[in-house]
This record gives sequence, structure tokens and C-alpha cells, in this order.
Amino acid sequence: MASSIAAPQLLLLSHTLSFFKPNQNRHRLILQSECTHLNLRCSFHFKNTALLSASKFFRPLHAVLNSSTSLISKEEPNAKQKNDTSTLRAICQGHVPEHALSRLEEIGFVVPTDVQRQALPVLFSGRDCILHAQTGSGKTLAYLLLIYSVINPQRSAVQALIVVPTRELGMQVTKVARMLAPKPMDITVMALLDGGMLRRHKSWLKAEPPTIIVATIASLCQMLEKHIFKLEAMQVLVIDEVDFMFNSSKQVSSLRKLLTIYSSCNNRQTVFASASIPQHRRFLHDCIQQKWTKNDVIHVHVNPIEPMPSRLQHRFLTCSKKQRHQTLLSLLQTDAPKSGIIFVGEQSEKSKKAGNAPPTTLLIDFLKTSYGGCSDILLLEEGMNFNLRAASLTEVKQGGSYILVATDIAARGVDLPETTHIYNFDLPRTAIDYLHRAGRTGRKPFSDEECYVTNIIMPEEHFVLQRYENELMFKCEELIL
Ligand SMILES: Nc1ncnc2c1ncn2[C@@H]1O[C@H](COP(=O)(O)OP(=O)(O)OP(=O)(O)O)[C@@H](O)[C@H]1O
Repeated sequence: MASSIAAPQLLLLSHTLSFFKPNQNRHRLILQSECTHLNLRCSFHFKNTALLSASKFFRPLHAVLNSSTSLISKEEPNAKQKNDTSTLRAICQGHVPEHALSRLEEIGFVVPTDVQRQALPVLFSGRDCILHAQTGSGKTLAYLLLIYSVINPQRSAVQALIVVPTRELGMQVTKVARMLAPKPMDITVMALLDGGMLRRHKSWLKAEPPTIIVATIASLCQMLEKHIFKLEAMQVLVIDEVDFMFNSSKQVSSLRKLLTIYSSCNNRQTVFASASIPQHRRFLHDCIQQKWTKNDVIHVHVNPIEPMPSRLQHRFLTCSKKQRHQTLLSLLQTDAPKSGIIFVGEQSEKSKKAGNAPPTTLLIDFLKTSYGGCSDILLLEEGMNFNLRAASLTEVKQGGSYILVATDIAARGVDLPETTHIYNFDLPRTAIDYLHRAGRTGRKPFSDEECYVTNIIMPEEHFVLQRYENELMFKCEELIL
């Protein structure tokens, strides 16, 4: 860009810059208007690059340029800018540093989703928030942008903590958080997850605390109990899939302990996120009562009358228990899905004790021998070790076409945007489980591609499906093959 600036323009630029005094909040406005004057009609990211490159020709001005560009994130938007919610940049300007905004645009995140449009102003105001919006609606980016708005890269302390229920979700959130970090990274993101090398993390935490930690609760508690790091400097705490965590007998007591410790920290901001928060009024009340949030906590509930994305098409097929493998096979042959997830129920204790093979294994073996589709058939379930679980997800993400046979471990948060078909080989146990399983498809916020959720049910399960339809307000069409 600098090479396209002619000498007279540089002169004009230097003339303009000579009026700058460091620490004036108006610097950016002047820079921007002068750049427009110079016909540099490109995004502000480029304007800065152009100015910084131009500054090499004007050594004395370099310091002024650098100080003025560092002011970009601190500039107060005017009233018109404040109301502009058409782009993520417009909403985040003045809160999120320029490097993160540029990264957002490079990745292709330009237009905000509904939850981002509604929640970001609330989050930037410092208020605690319950983010309650459909699956695949972009809650992760909303809370990450809040985190990027408050952290100070110069400070050597853990400043934000995101707690997630599974290792898989943790890896995914870590990846997005790292994507927003500038290069070379002065913001570090640690994944403190079950199955990780805690000893290595311990040394890292002691030597140089990361800016952001993404953690599962068990690994996190080990570090807190050993006083490896403290919560005092933490500005933001996010609990993702909060209803799942409160419902999990393994996680709930540690979660309560964490929230209680954090409630005594100064300068705190707490965010709870999920696509399902049953009895949300009660939950809100409890949060205030227990001091897990401040009194002015806000419940951002996006599209409450439509708990699931409207472009999901729900279907069902009825067959006997014995016919289920064959029915699924016919269905796959008819649909020929490029990418799909087949959800299978967990093996009962009784079946385990009897020494039976898990239903997932039986199904995978059946599909591998009888399904001729070109997709890779992969498995994801709790019983697998962490490396195998990671390998399955990596293969799914790399391969263009996949059939993933999974238990409910893949039902929460996992983001595989290419998935177009969900099959409930076994009906989920609750309506909320249905919502999260179904929500593994339809994850491209601005796409109108049709996505299918198909339930294979036995005649006696009709009424269960109807209950889910009433509870989640959707219509399930019968499919005849
Ligand atoms: N502004 C945006 N523009 C385009 N894509 C986006 C935007 N925000 C998020 N996405 C994409 O939307 C998908 C879903 O986002 P995300 O995983 O945050 O959903 P979620 O609301 O957390 O869903 P769940 O409740 O299922 O966990 C991701 O693939 C993400 O990259």
C-alpha cells in the first residue's frame, strides 16, 4: 500500500501528523479522515498498514504513528457508531483490539449472528450475562470477543477462564481463541483438559501464566487445590454448557466450589452459556442468591419461541428392534449423506456385565461390512482413550466426507459445520438431549442449506417423540422408505 502513496500525499500525511499530540483520543479520527482524503479507500486495517509503512519515510513521525495506532482500541465510538450493529467490527470497535478484529475478518467473521448482536453490547458493559441461544448460533465467539476486550497482554497473569464439560469442546474453544490471537503471540491460551499432561501444564503455569485458560473442571480443580494458580487476577469466567455441568454428578460440586471462590474476587465478570437453560428464571435467581453473579446479571435469550434452528427438518421411521440396523442402512443408502452423525445410546450396565459388545461397536461393524457409501466411518465414545477420541475428530475434520458413530459425548458443543444429517439410532433420553444432538447440524449461521434429523423409533416410542415435539416446538414428519 505504501508504494502507491505519491510523494505529495506523503507530504500531506506528514503535515497532518505534525498536528498530533500523543495521548489525544482524537488521533484516529484525524488519521482516518486524512486517509480518506488521500483516496486510500480500503479497510482500516490497511489504512494502518499504509500509514505505518509510510511512516518509515518520516522517522520522526514514527513514534507518533505508533502511539496513535495503539489508541485505536481505546477510542470512544460516537453515538452513531454505537448504534451500528451491521458488522462485528462496528459492534466491537473501541472494545476489541484492532489485531483481533482484523483476524476476525480474515477468518470470514464479518456479520454478527443474532446472539452476538444482542449480547456483545451487554458483555462490553461489564455486566454478568447468561447467554441463551440456539445451537450453532455463535455463542463461543461472543464470549471470546468479551475476553479479548478485557485482557491486557502486557500483564503476566491468568485473566480469563473458560470452563467446558468435555475435552473435545475444550480443544475446539482453544482453537478459536488462538485464532484470534495476534502473531507473534503475546496472548497465550492454555488447554487444561482431562487427558492432558498436567505436569507440563503445572510448569508452564508456574513459569509464565497464560492469558487465557480453557479447562475441564477436574483438571482445573487439581491446579487450584495445589495453589498452582489463583483466581484473583481473573477478569472473566465463562461456564460453557452450564446446564450440562450443573446436571452432571461428577462436575457439579467442583463447579459450585469454583463459582463460590470466584464470587469473592474484585473486578469479576461471569458468563454462563448454553442452548438450553431449563427453568432459566430459577437459575437466574439462584445465581444472584448464591452470589455467582452480580445482581444486575442479564439473561440474553435469543429467539425463545424457537429453541431449535428452523432449517432443521425432523423425520422419523418406525420399525421393530430387530430391523433397526437394516432400516438405518436403507436410510443411509437413500440419503447418501456426505457428512453425518449417528447417535447411539450408551450401553447399559446390565449389558456390560453380561459381556456383550457395546452397541456402537456392533453398529460400526455392521456398517463397515454392508454400507457402500464413500464416507469414512468413525467412532467417538467415552470408553475410548483420549488419543483415539482426538484422532477420530481430527479425521472427521480433515476428511470431506464422514459418518461418525457417536454417543452423547458428541452431542454438546462439538462444531462440525459440514454435518448435514443426524440420525438418532436410539432416541435420546430427554428433550434437551434431543435439542443438542439435533444441533450438531445446521451450524453455518448464514446458510439456508437443508439439514435433516432422522429418528429411528420403535412403535412404543411414538409418544416419547411426540413429547419432545411439544416441548421443543417442532414437527416431525413420518418417512416411508
Ligand atoms: N459471525 C459469524 N459469522 C460466520 N460464522 C460464524 C459467526 N459466529 C460463529 N460462526 C460459526 O458458527 C458456528 C457455530 O458457532 P458456535 O460453535 O460458537 O455455536 P454455539 O452457539 O456455541 O453452539 P452450541 O450451543 O451447539 O455449542 C461455528 O462454525 C462458527 O465458526
